[in-house]
Amino acid sequence: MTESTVKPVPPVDAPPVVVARGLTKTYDTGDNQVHALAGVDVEFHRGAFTAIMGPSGSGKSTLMHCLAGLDVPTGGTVHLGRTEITGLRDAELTLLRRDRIGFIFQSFNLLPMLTAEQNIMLPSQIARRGVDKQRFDHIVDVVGLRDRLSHLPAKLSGGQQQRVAVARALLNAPEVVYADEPTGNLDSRSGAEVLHFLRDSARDLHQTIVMVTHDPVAASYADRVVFLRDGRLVDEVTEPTAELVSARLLKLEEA
Ligand SMILES: Nc1ncnc2c1ncn2[C@@H]1O[C@H](COP(=O)(O)OP(=O)(O)OP(=O)(O)O)[C@@H](O)[C@H]1O
Repeated sequence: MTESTVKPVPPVDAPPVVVARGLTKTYDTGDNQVHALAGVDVEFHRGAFTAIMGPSGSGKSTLMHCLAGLDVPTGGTVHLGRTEITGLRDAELTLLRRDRIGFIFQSFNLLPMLTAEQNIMLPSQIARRGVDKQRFDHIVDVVGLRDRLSHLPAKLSGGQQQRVAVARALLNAPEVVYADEPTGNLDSRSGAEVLHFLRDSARDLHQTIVMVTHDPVAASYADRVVFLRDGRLVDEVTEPTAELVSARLLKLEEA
């Protein structure tokens, strides 16, 4: 895939893939209550690459965890497609995360005793799901791992390990991929590569991606940046540049 690839337009009237309404998360710390999320309404459309930003403690991780069914909100709803995930039991959530969501973490989370190929295939094998060989080949080529498939993670650079994690997250064409600081452990060149793959997979494969990041340069790869402060969505930028994102962030940190 190249920069010049024309972005096929997903149907504009399609309902959003993920919808959160009135999302709250309150922690009782004994003496007082922390409102990590204080009423968040947000939606994410198919093929959109969205970055979530905000000052430290603004609720970014809490929001992502509630959207992904990794944490249970105190109030409000989250829908993934037609499924209301708030209200599902633990076992149902486990299956939903396995079958319908892709995850990319800062620390790669690869199994050290498995090769790159085995790591990429693992979620499909656990789910006893057949692997689409054509999609596997396409994704492996896109992330440039063809000649590294038989390597163990220890023999790969950080950037290559994260590319394995990206391929693993994309293989099953999940309805949404959540990326938590995916470039936090990478040098800027490897980080840029991973961000290019994420952007291309949104544009070319209509993959919906939601990424938490502290880095305005990383956020500038997204189509849209939403900003949190004190558990509320307070700002939004489309077609972001790193400069614009930095300026908005600074404004929020000063406020
Ligand atoms: N288990 C918990 N118990 C009490 N308070 C919590 C807990 N988890 C998070 N918080 C509080 O909720 C608020 C939001 O935290 P969260 O980690 O979502 O913010 P963040 O924007 O991801 O922060 P950072 O950028 O520093 O990672 C913070 O005030 C945090 O201290």
